[in-house]
Amino acid sequence: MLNPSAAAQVLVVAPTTATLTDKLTRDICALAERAIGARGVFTIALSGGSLPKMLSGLATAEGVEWDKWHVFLCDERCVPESDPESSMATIRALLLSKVPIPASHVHAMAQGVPPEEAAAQYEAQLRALFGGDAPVPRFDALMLGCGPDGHTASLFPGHALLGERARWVAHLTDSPKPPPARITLTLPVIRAARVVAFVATGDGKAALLRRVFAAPEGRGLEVVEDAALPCTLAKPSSGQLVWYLDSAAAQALPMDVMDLAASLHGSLW
Ligand SMILES: O=C1O[C@H](COP(=O)(O)O)[C@@H](O)[C@H](O)[C@H]1O
Repeated sequence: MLNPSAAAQVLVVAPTTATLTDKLTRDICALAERAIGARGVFTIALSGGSLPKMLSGLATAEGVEWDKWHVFLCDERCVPESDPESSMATIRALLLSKVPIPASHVHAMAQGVPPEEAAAQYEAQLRALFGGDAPVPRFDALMLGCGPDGHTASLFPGHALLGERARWVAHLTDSPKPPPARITLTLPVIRAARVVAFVATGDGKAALLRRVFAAPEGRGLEVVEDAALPCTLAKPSSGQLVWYLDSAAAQALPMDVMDLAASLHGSLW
């Protein structure tokens, strides 16, 4: 019998985006409580796109020790926060402006400097918090999205940054999805996280998810790494991988995969 809290890979399928938001709220609160109990802080990095809206339930969650949270970005578009494309602006509007998190615990990427410099500055921020000698930072949780092309954070199919092994944070100026200039966490950082959680909703993600969960029958929820789909490369090496889907996004998944979905009740941690 599946024990989701112990499984390395977990699938959650909710009937609606509202029920998925509730589940995410419960799970993230439980994970934060566990991290704070163990290490005194909760380090989480968030993505942009459709994700921030799915996290809006956290704004009204009870008992959250916001002063122990440190919020980072998985990636950011190189635009000012006044631009609607800014991921941090969306995250602030939907969540951070509504909760008592200290301003110094919100780690935005620099604006108004060249992308290369913004990436170097963000890596320096991570080194200051996680320890400069660490081979790689270990986030408690990374909340990722995925585009229909399989990109995650700002790691795109076929892009040279998929091979980056030394830097924690990198920049690109040729993103196939606008805007072209972006900053992103690299795969070594993503793979080092304790929990990597993907959130995907809507019909537009169904075909991609069919490809992500393409392991031969009998191999359960295994996500087979496929260089053409960067989201499949974002697997934690010794942590947990969780895919949170609504039923529209999950509609093309094989039945044997759907049968392994975790319960929506309670929390994973
Ligand atoms: O451009 C981006 O896209 C991905 C996926 O966005 P979604 O709207 O399809 O969920 C997002 O995760 C990433 O942070 C963002 O920069």
